[in-house]
This record gives sequence, C-alpha cells and structure tokens, in this order.
Amino acid sequence: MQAKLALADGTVFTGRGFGATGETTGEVVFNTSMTGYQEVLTDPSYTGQIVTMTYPLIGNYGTTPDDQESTRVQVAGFIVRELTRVPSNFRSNNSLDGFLKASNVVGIEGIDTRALVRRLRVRGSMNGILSTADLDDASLVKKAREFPGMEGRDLVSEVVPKQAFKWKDGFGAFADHVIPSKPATKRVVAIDYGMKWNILRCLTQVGCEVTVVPGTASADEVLSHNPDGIFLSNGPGDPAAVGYAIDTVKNLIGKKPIFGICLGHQLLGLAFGAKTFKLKFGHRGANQPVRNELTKQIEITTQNHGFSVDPSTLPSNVVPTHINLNDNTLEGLKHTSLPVFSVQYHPEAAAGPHDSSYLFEDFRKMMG
Ligand SMILES: NC(=O)CC[C@H](N)C(=O)O
Repeated sequence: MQAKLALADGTVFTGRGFGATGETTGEVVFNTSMTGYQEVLTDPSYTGQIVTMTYPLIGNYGTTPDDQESTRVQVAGFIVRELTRVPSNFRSNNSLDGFLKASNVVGIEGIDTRALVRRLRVRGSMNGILSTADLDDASLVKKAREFPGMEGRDLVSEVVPKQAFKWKDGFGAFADHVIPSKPATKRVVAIDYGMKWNILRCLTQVGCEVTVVPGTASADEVLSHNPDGIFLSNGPGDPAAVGYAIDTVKNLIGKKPIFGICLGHQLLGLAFGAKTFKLKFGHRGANQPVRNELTKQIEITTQNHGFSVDPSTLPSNVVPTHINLNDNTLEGLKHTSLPVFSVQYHPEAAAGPHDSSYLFEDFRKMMG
C-alpha cells in the first residue's frame, strides 16, 4: 500500500506503508542506532515524534516482550529504508510489522532515508505527516505545517503513570551481564516523567528498592516515602514547559541525594536557574561520544534528546561534568557541595553501550 511522508518545508517522500494504516503528525527526527528499534519505539521520550532510523535494514530480529521500555509503542510514526520481511531470532514472538499494527502506529518503508536525514541535518528537525489515507501532496504539506511542534508543549502529563507503584520486575532478562547485582539496601523514589524501564532495572541491579511516583507528584508526596535518594527520569517534550515538575525539583534540592537522566537533567538545570534551548536536530542514537570532564575518559553513549541545558547560564555552584564531543554541548552537571548530579545521555543504554553504567553505582554510593 502506498504511503507518503510530507515535511513542513514542502518535501514529499513516497514509499510503502507498514504497521497500521492511517495518518499521523509529529516532529520528524532521526536515530543513528544500528539496533535497538524496539527500545526506540517504546521509549516515552519520543512522544509526538516520527522517528526515522539511519541504519538501512530494520526489523531483522523481530520484537519480544523482554525488550519493552514501557507498556506500549510511544512514537507517533516510524520510517525505515528497508523493512525485513522474515525476522529471525529465538527471542522474537512478533515481526516489526505485526508489532506496529497491534499498536496502531503507522510506518513507511522504501523512502530514501539518507536524503531525509541530510535534509533534517541541514534545515533542523522539522514537523511532518505520515499517511496512507491522504496521498495528496499539497494537502499533506498543509497539515504538516499546522502541527504545533515541540517547543512550549507539556507532553509529560500524557505519559506519566496514573499512580505510584513499586518496581517488582527486578533487573530483567539480560541486565545481570552488565552490572554485578547487589541486594537491595537503599530505598529510592523515582519520579516518572515517561521513564524507560531499563533505568528501573539498573537501579534494582545496584541495590535499590524503587518506588515509582508520577511526574506530577509534589515534593511533599515524594518525601512522604522517606527515601534514601531521589531519581528524576527521562521524558518527552520541552523541559521549560513543565513548570510543576521544575517547582517540585526546586523543593527537593538539598533534602536528599538526587540523580537525574535526560529530562531529569534538564529539570535540575532549570531548577538551579539555568536556561534550556532547542538543539538544531538533537542527539538520537547509540554512538554519541561524551567526555567525562572529571576523569577525561571518553564514553560512547546512548542518547535521545532535542533540548539542552545552556552551560553559560549555570550558577557558580553547579559545574559541567560531561561534554558531547560532536558539538561541545553540555552532557552532565553536578552541584559543588550538595549530593546532586545528572546526565543528559542514557547510562541505562537500552539499547546501546554500557560505558556509563558506573553512574548507577555512583548514585548508590552517594546515598551512603
Ligand atoms: N529522553 C529525554 O528525556 C528527552 C528530554 C527532552 N524531551 C528532550 O527532547 O530534550
């Protein structure tokens, strides 16, 4: 079945539809991971985004419940160069096509993803529409231009869990090869703004019993659990648009040790009084080089973000700890006297390299 992808700049790509049929709008972004498409699809930070994979063959190992990063597919749409027809893997119980169909998410294959990505790199991430229903170019471009975009939008409230819960799924099927597992001796409250489950697996692995609370929780609700430490999760949308979350973080700083990842890092920056801005085309992939400024070691990292904390706006008692070597943007910060630190990238990988898993150990040690 024919499908079209139209961008707000007027470009139209024609390919074949897979997954669900229908129409979807979103910010079109690209991810440079060679594998890990299921983790990408189920990462809630991609809410409102149509993701294209730069790797040309996607779907070859199918999908499996073990690789879920949340309860469902979260991307608005999915773009690949070539969809594998016959997946082959003993862990797989569904094809990528069947997985997207069951999740009612539209995909397109057979378009020139290199041309698309070059366009996004030159002009920046763009709004777009993916459709198997409307195939009229002018109408599609008009609809793409009407999409409101990511800036100023609170998408967190769409993906937070409805109520608090305890993480009972341990460290999952494969995580024990990565970090030696420890008995649970620390109690952590994880504030969930759209959290990837591998963060919960990694926290469990280093010896934390984790209570998850919705990202809309107040500081009092968080502190009522009397945790040894507080974790701030990743999540979708513009960090500056979630004032309630910034206020909660402000009220938690100095009360307990805090560790933040991605949106959690951006919220910490904003709570410290720094500013965030939108990157031209963001960082999404499993091959982003980062330098740890404290050890001068290089980590190859998994990333998924479109916004960034401006280091020149940090107060003097908050220092940069990690820098992205592709564009020198801020990738980590810490307070000079309080037990508070965060990273912009994803030390939980899922999928990606495990170079940065030491950060979970650092958090546990920080709790005493
Ligand atoms: N993975 C994340 O937490 C993303 C944070 C934020 N939504 C961004 O795009 O920058």
